[in-house]
Amino acid sequence: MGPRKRSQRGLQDLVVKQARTEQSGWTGVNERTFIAVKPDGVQRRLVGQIVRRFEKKGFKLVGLKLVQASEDLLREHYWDLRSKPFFSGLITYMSSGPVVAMVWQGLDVVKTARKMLGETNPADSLPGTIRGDYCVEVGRNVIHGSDSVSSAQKEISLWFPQNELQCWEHSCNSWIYN
Ligand SMILES: Nc1ncnc2c1ncn2[C@@H]1O[C@H](COP(=O)(O)OP(=O)(O)OP(=O)(O)O)[C@@H](O)[C@H]1O
Ligand SMILES: Cc1cn([C@H]2C[C@H](O)[C@@H](COP(=O)(O)OP(=O)(O)O)O2)c(=O)[nH]c1=O
Ligand SMILES: [Mg+2]
Repeated sequence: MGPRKRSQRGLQDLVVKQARTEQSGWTGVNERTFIAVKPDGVQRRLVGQIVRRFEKKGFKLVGLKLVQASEDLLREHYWDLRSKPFFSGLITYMSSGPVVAMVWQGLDVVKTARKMLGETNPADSLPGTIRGDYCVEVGRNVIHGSDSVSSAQKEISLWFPQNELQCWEHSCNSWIYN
């Protein structure tokens, strides 16, 4: 194992550990997911439309920032895909401009957000989904969403320090949850 791999593993372990300490309570209406508008989505001015969909759905925004992600962060984020042939292209694409990183909270938000995104390949995504409505190719699919509660926990702790996540109450809570 070379120094890069070792440091990647170290970071990965740290993230997992941090995620474990932060995950307690992130269930039910407190479930959280990591969503990112990718560089193509930012360039194509889709940020407002995408935020609007999550807001209108009834999910709660608990973190949001515009960031130029480093290649190291992106390699960590997409660690599970490191052996895929498209990996280096994916890192180049994701670091080609700023992304809008967000954390959304609500009941079943991880699963529901994936449904709102559509399939990985926009061609397989139904109209009405974000990828179904706004993009054409898998390598320019405008948005990322965590694929499970455990990856959400890892991704949130990778992209957001605790003090950038807000705890607040929606004034219309009782109209969203019974
Ligand atoms: N065959 C491919 N060619 C080019 N890029 C790809 C390909 N497959 C996946 N990607 C890119 O890698 C990303 C990660 O792939 P993954 O399998 O995790 O899809 P996903 O979970 O739907 O996407 P994301 O993790 O970005 O939400 C995809 O969103 C896409 O941008
Ligand atoms: C599977 C796959 C993904 N990607 C890119 C687009 C995906 O959004 C990104 C991450 O892949 P993945 O996490 O599998 O998909 P999703 O984005 O739906 O969670 O990698 C490709 O470019 N080609 C591919 O064949
Ligand atoms: Mg994925």
